[in-house]
Amino acid sequence: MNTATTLEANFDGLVGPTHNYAGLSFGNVASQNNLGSESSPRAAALQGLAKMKAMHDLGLMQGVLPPQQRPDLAALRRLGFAGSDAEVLGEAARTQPRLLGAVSSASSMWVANAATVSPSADTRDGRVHFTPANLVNKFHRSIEVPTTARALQAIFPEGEHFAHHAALPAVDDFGDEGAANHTRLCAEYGEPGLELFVYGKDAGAPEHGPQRYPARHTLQASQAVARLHGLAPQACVFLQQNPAVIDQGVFHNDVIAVGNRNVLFFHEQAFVQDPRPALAAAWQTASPLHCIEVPSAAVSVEDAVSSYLFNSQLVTLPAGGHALILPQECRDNPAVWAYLQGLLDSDGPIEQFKVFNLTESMRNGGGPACLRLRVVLTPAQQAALNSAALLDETLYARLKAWVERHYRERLHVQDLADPQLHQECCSALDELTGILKLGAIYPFQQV
Ligand SMILES: N=C(N)NCCC[C@H](NC(=O)CCC(=O)O)C(=O)O
Repeated sequence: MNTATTLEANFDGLVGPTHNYAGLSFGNVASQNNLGSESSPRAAALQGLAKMKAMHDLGLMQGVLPPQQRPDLAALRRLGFAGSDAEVLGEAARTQPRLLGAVSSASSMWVANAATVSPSADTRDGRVHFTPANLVNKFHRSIEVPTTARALQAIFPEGEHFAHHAALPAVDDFGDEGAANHTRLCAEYGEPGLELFVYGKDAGAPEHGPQRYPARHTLQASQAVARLHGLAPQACVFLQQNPAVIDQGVFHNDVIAVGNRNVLFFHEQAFVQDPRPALAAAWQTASPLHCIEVPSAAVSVEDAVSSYLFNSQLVTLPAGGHALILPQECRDNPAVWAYLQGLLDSDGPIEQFKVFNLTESMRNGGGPACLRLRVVLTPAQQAALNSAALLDETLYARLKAWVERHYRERLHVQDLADPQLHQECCSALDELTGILKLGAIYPFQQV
């Protein structure tokens, strides 16, 4: 890996030991459809690690973000459950099983929702800025914020190189789903770029938002993050996502569009208006900006939602050229696969793709792009981060063995009440903070 230049690292969320299908996300059709299915926490974590390893083997910088302490007993106690851990779990299982599911979710694996990240080339103070997403639209996601903030600070220490903001106010007007609704476009990673913020509704005009499913991210949240990060207004573009596609299950922009450097790959119906004029106005460099629009005639919105074509990662390989990192559901969809063959045959910037089995995550509405948080890093910033969180052959082997030692092969939602599962999770995470040198980031470690 060439660490002498500014590059874009992917930090993937490690799937946690309680990964399960609790049907928690109204508006996310995969989540709704797989309620109550059996999950395999071990398979899910190993699938995610395999993708991380493959990206490392492609010569790309790859990091790891830790899972969270689940079930979150403190959240249950804040809601009035009392007694021992076993009593709290037992009462919640008996009286509020859906709530137990919500405090037991491994949803922190989808770290595209962990924060919004602005590279130092774009920010007024020349540091990398992080704002953890408040994820207020879904209770089970909203409880991730404190641990996410601590994990990000343990990997990217606040100071000369990295700046960490508090999450936005936890109210619907400032609903913030993080990098899933943010795309940074540039000629080269180390050069100033434009930052595209995509919102589901203007909190001041909800009637122009989606009517069936919720808009989880607001214009007001995007504008606040742009201000906090010290971005030049002329380098920011704010576009509304097409409410009609949100109402068909496109609950984040990264389910219908993905960008990398000077390429934006998006579905014809992704935005309320054609994004090209606004992007062209903010594109400050001589090199071309490639907008690859996929017509509904080739790939329907339904196909986009079932295959997660646009939730692929779009990366620049060390040898140059763009590659799509696809979920295997794209290969299983004839219309999508035919489109992709045509894309390869065209002489466009996307030159190859790689297919991965991420079925455990996909069955909860999380594809390759959901599982990663992109962080552009200069050589100095690469040297300043906690390198124990960077994946190499050694860390991959250690994490694989750690998963095989601590994770269950099968899990049902009724297993969530098992106090033994909570103990397994805590001992696994205690060991993990040693492996990744994170310090005591979990509540159970702070007693
Ligand atoms: N598209 C991006 N960037 N992230 C995908 C997040 C999926 C996640 N699913 C869930 O949280 C389902 C959990 C459950 O139902 O068990 C969500 O809806 O927030």
